[in-house]
Amino acid sequence: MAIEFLKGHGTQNDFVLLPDPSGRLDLTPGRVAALCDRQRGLGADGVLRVVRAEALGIACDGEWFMDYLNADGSPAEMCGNGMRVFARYLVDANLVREREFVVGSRGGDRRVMVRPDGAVTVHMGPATITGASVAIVDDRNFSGVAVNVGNPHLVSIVDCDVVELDLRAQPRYDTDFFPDGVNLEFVNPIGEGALRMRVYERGVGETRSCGTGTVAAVAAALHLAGTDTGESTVDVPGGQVMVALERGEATLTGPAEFVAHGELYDDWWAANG
Ligand SMILES: N[C@@H](CCC[C@H](N)C(=O)O)C(=O)O
Repeated sequence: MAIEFLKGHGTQNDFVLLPDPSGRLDLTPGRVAALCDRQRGLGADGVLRVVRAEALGIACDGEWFMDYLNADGSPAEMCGNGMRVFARYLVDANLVREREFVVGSRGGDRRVMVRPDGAVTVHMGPATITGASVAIVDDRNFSGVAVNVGNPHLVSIVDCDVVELDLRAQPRYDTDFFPDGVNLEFVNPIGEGALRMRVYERGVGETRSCGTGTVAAVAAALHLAGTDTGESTVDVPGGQVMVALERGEATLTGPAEFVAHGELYDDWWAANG
C-alpha cells in the first residue's frame, strides 16, 4: 500500500501532510519523529494527518479534522500555520466545495477562508491571558505574559534584539505553571502595529514561524497596552503574517505553500514502525 505525502509550509513552518481520509494509517510517535527528521526522513516541524472527523469519531461542524503532531511525535491542540496549509490542501485537492469552511482540531473547530491568491485566514478563537511567568535563556530572565490560544504560550517582550538570543537549547520555564509544556515567544515591537518574533516551540525546538505564537504575541502586546482589540503584522524568520484581535477573538492571515508531492516507500514505513 503506497502512502501518499505532500510537503508544505506556512512562513517556513514546514509540514508533512498525510492524506488519510478513513483514518487507516498507523501513525505512531516513532513514525512521526522519523518523517520529521531532516536526515533520515523527509524533514519537517510537524505532521498534518488529513482525516475525516467521522473516521475518528470526533464531533465537529466540518467534515475534516487536522490531526497535528509535533516533530517529536507529541500531539498538540492547535497549529495556526498548519491550519492554513491544511485548508489550502483541501481546496486544491477538491476535498471541499467552498473556499470558506470549518476544520476540526484538538483545540476545537476553526473557520478558515482560502483567498484567491492562496493566502488563508483562520479564525483562531479566543486568545486568553492566563497570567505571568518567566522564561530563562542563557541565565537571563525574561518576564512574560501567559496566553492560551488552544495551546499554551509564554510571550516575552524583550529589551535586546531577538536576533541576539541563543535558542539552540530549550529555554527554562516554570514547569509548575506549565505542566504540559509551553511554546516560548520572544518579541520586539518594531513600529506601530508591527512586531518581530522568534519562537521556541514545544515538541520541536526553534522554528521559523508559529501561527498560534504570533496570535499570542499580539494578544500579549495589546494586553500590556491595556486592550484586547487591535491588529499587527508579525515578522518571523520565515516571513510575515497578519493578526487581528477583536475583544480577544483572533484571526490569523498568511501564506500557505506546497513544495512536493510523492509516495513513501513501504520498506521505510515498515522499518520505522
Ligand atoms: N507551529 C504551530 C504550533 C504547533 C504546536 C506547538 N508546537 C505546541 O506544541 O503547542 C503554529 O503554527 O501554531
